[in-house]
Amino acid sequence: MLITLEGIDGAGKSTLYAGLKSRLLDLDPLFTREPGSPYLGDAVRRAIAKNDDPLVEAALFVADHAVHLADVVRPALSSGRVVISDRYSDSRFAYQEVSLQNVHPNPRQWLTAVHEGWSVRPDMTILLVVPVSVAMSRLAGRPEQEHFERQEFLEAVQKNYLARAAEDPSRFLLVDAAQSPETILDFVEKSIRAKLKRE
Ligand SMILES: Nc1ncnc2c1ncn2[C@@H]1O[C@H](COP(=O)(O)OP(=O)(O)O)[C@@H](O)[C@H]1O
Ligand SMILES: Cc1cn([C@H]2C[C@H](O)[C@@H](COP(=O)(O)OP(=O)(O)O)O2)c(=O)[nH]c1=O
Repeated sequence: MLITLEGIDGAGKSTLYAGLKSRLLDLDPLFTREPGSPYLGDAVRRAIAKNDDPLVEAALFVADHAVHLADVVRPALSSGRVVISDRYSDSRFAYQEVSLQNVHPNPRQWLTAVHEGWSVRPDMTILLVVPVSVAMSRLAGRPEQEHFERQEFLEAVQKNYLARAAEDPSRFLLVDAAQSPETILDFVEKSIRAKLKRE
């Protein structure tokens, strides 16, 4: 079972991830994340920090995903473990569809083509949804782009996430991420346990 956590920056993914680590001990899940694969993760982080060319960035995110799948996700799934990943392919479809807009004629087609045929589809994707203004106020202090540029970008990213969720409602669990961390954690824990019971 592959479970992924998605949402815009500041939605609360890292907070939920840490909470699930302490709540799901009995299931012994493998906790992992993207970007951050063995040996490539650092290159991706450097590219993000440097605000690299969007195509370079996108290609690195895909390469990071390939290493992550081969070295971390597939081995764990093969041995029967539950895998919980903080970000996964939906991050590409949400973020790169926006960042590639001015450098590629059809970002969605490119993204679909580079993932098709080899990637593993998540069984369950938890999408934390929060107004961009709330997410941005939570991020105050993190070094970021110009405020309005970032707000516009995150609005577009969230729109892409919601469109993907609408296309695949049986995979996505939408969570109102403006609630308290404890309420979110209770709800998500319950939903994961229910999903595991059903499968
Ligand atoms: N449900 C919540 N309500 C209020 N603040 C939150 C909530 N979840 C996270 N935060 C705070 O918002 C900031 C960003 O959260 P984080 O989990 O790092 O988000 P993400 O990993 O999605 O970027 C952190 O300071 C965190 O403590
Ligand atoms: C995995 C992934 C992340 N990203 C972006 C989202 C974040 O802005 C940035 C770093 O991700 P991350 O470290 O998860 O940041 P955060 O905890 O703030 O959400 O990389 C993409 O644009 N595409 C991707 O495929």
